[in-house]
Amino acid sequence: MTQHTDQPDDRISEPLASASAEIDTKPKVSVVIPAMNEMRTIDKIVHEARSVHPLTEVIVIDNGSQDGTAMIAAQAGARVIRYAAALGHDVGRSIGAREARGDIILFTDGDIVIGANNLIPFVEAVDRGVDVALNMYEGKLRSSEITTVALCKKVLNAMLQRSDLGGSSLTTIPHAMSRRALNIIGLESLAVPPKAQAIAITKGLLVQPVHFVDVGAVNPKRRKKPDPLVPLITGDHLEAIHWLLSQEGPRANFSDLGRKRERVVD
Ligand SMILES: O=c1ccn([C@@H]2O[C@H](COP(=O)(O)OP(=O)(O)O)[C@@H](O)[C@H]2O)c(=O)[nH]1
Ligand SMILES: O=C(O)[C@@H](COP(=O)(O)O)O[C@H]1O[C@H](CO)[C@@H](O)[C@H](O)[C@H]1O
Repeated sequence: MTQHTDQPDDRISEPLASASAEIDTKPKVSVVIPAMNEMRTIDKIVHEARSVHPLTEVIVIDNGSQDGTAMIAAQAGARVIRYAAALGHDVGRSIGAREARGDIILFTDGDIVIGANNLIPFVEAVDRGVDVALNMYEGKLRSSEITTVALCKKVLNAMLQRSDLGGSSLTTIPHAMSRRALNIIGLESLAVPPKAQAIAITKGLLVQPVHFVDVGAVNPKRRKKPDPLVPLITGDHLEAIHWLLSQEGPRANFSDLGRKRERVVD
């Protein structure tokens, strides 16, 4: 069922017949799925998402699709929010989180079918007190195939004094967070996942990798070279560092071991 609100005109408000009446009782879990032209996978993804908990709502943010994704998602039982134009990567996460009514918000993509058995550990972790439950997937860190994206994730965690997180990141799905974490991180920052991670850690939330899902192996998009997501994700990490320095100062609590800079004379 499409949410009706007075949104900018590119939001489509005609109703879509949903296979499941919106659950009246407040959901425990909200699953947020941004989707653009994902007709081949969205029904299976919605089906798995609905199975993570008895009180679950699934929110698909359909944007810029030309392939019937919205109709298929609605028929699979999702609440569908539709935008005529593409929103760009991760903006759908913010919009879905804004509409979410659950105590626990689980995020996944519309192109990778992940079984409920591999989604439930993220929900269970938040239910037992983790604020931000991350995927243990770190990307390619072996020296023979190391990627810029994997390095960015690892370095940001080190700058946040959380090297224990390795390359685990809010960039990577699936992940889940508590309502408290969502409120502290803020909706807008969810659209820049590494910045959301910097905020969560700096504000003292309990951020933990909880389960391994090898999304790198199953991600269907073999993107053209150069991969357009590399500059996007690299820039996201620079935004995260910019935020960190704005909060913690130019060295973000890393000592310069008492350099006597004042001794430098022209
Ligand atoms: O403008 C966009 C671009 C992507 N997506 C969705 O965001 C998710 C991740 O996109 P993609 O698979 O391209 O990124 P990857 O997972 O390969 O990094 C997918 O569900 C896309 O359908 C979207 O909703 N709007
Ligand atoms: O997990 C990741 O690091 C990236 C890229 O994954 P792969 O290069 O396909 O292993 O995929 C994520 O990043 C995108 C940009 O932030 C998000 O839009 C995707 O939801 C997420 O899968």
